[in-house]
Amino acid sequence: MEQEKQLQIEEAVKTILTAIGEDVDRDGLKETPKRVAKMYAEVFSSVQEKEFTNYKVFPSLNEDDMVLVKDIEFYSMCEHHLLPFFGKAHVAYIPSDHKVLGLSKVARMVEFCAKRPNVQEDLTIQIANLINEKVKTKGVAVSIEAEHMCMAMRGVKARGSVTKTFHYQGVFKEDKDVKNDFLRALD
Ligand SMILES: Nc1nc2c(ncn2[C@@H]2O[C@H](COP(=O)(O)OP(=O)(O)OP(=O)(O)O)[C@@H](O)[C@H]2O)c(=O)[nH]1
Ligand SMILES: [Zn+2]
Repeated sequence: MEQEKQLQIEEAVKTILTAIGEDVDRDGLKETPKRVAKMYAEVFSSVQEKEFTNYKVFPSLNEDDMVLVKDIEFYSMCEHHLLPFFGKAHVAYIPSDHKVLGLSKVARMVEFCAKRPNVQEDLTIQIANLINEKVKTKGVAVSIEAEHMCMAMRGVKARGSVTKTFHYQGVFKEDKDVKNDFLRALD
């Protein structure tokens, strides 16, 4: 992130701290605006970095068998409260034209989509769209299970509640058996 933008965040953090009644000059808070600016640059990096480029596609014997990368841990920030929501993403696709993605790239795609303010439903769809953008598939399925800090540490205080979201494209949407294979593989 550019220096100027970092300074803007630092000023904003100072304003918030002052507004909640804190003394921004006390020792413990002196470095905080700078740290928060650095943290936002990291956890929101995909807002500026629009294009996902770190992926590789390989030839494979696999023509139409499901590939599922399960339990991909992620951290994101809810766009309503700017508090974390985090959990696991499960991403499956069915290759087309004997082409498969490098497995780590699936996890990298989840991370990329997570690094912006978001709602869980949209994150689920963005991951599926990104897979389809980078490799030709017969279908993609994404499920996310996550806990939202905005529901746990404030407001309704529904601690431990888990939100599950699902999104299907292609054969996962059209064929119930394929969708059920995916759901069974998540158990
Ligand atoms: N659908 C969806 N809602 C979310 C997500 N993250 C947070 N929310 C919800 O966003 C809503 C915002 O509601 P508001 O009434 O505008 O805000 P609020 O007064 O802080 O709401 P409470 O959390 O109920 O106290 C809340 O119901 C949150 O639970 C998400 O990923 N998906
Ligand atoms: Zn929230």
